[in-house]
Amino acid sequence: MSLIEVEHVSKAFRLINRTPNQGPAILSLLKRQYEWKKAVDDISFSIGSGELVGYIGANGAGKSTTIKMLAGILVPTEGLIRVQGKVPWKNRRENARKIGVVFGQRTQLYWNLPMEETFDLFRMIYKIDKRQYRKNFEFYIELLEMSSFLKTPVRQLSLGQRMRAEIVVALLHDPEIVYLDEPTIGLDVAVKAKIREFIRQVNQEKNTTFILTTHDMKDIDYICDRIITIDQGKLIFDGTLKQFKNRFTNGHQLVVKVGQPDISVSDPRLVLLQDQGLQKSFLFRKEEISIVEALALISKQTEIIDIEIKEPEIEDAVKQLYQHKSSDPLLVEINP
Ligand SMILES: Nc1ncnc2c1ncn2[C@@H]1O[C@H](COP(=O)(O)OP(=O)(O)OP(=O)(O)O)[C@@H](O)[C@H]1O
Repeated sequence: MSLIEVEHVSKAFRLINRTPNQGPAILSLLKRQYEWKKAVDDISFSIGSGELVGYIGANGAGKSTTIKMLAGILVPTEGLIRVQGKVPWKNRRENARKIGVVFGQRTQLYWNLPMEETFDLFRMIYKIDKRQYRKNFEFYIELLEMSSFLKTPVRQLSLGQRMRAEIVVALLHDPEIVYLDEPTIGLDVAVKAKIREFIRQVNQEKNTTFILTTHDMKDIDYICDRIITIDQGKLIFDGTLKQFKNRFTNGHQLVVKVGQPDISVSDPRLVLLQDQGLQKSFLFRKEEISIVEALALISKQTEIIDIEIKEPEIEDAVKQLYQHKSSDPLLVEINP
């Protein structure tokens, strides 16, 4: 059995249909008309223990709504969600013990308390064993380099310091699943890197499952092994990071420094992208031509002095993916 099972889940919100000039306000109250907005539309996936999943999509695609349903905060309109075999919204308390949640735009911290005391408060709320708490506390504080601001009231912390505290609070009780909604939003490059490294390390050390939504594709690139993509409420991709890049980019780049500038490689599997005289960049797909074969083709014409292989960029892949319509058959079958 998978840790998380999502079967044909939809979520619709009821919206008041406000049409202007409906007459007196009191009448519009009586004649209120509603319409339904499907935020999540018939999605299915399952996630196993210890997976690092990026849940991505454009603004308004349905990511937060999905996370809130997984966390038991929202009830699906249709379909079934099971987290460790239990329905999250029916077992909210029990579910809360197994999960950790970080919403980058909202805080779980107490504004006037020093961070250390906030952590202690969470220890009591979650009834965390003192030894387990101490061990986790020390591990997290060291990894996230937080010891210098433990006694500072939360309201005086910088955004980067506060976000690190939010993550620690969500992890103190050793949850098996952690939902991170935009955990690096607004942070500088150094703090982002620290948080990404931290997530990977906690995953390795404790086999914690992380489900991450983000608009920062570097988060996905560094942290996630698997990507699930949602567009207008529908699932449009589910596969590994590698599959994602292979499918939605033009491939790898081979940059070669050559002995003489006038060469012409006429193999269609090797596309000249940039010609700077003695340095040339080619695009190629690994499934079509191997690096060895590509280099052999070039070396027939000139001496090769240096080579560099560049991985496909995830940003390019996301751009391509978002250009597709949700009706396109993009879904990649995977065996989690
Ligand atoms: N409580 C609500 N009532 C009505 N509509 C809602 C509610 N919550 C979300 N929606 C709508 O559902 C759709 C999906 O919203 P959701 O917040 O899940 O998107 P998202 O992918 O997380 O977007 P973002 O990247 O901007 O955070 C949007 O059209 C949003 O306006």
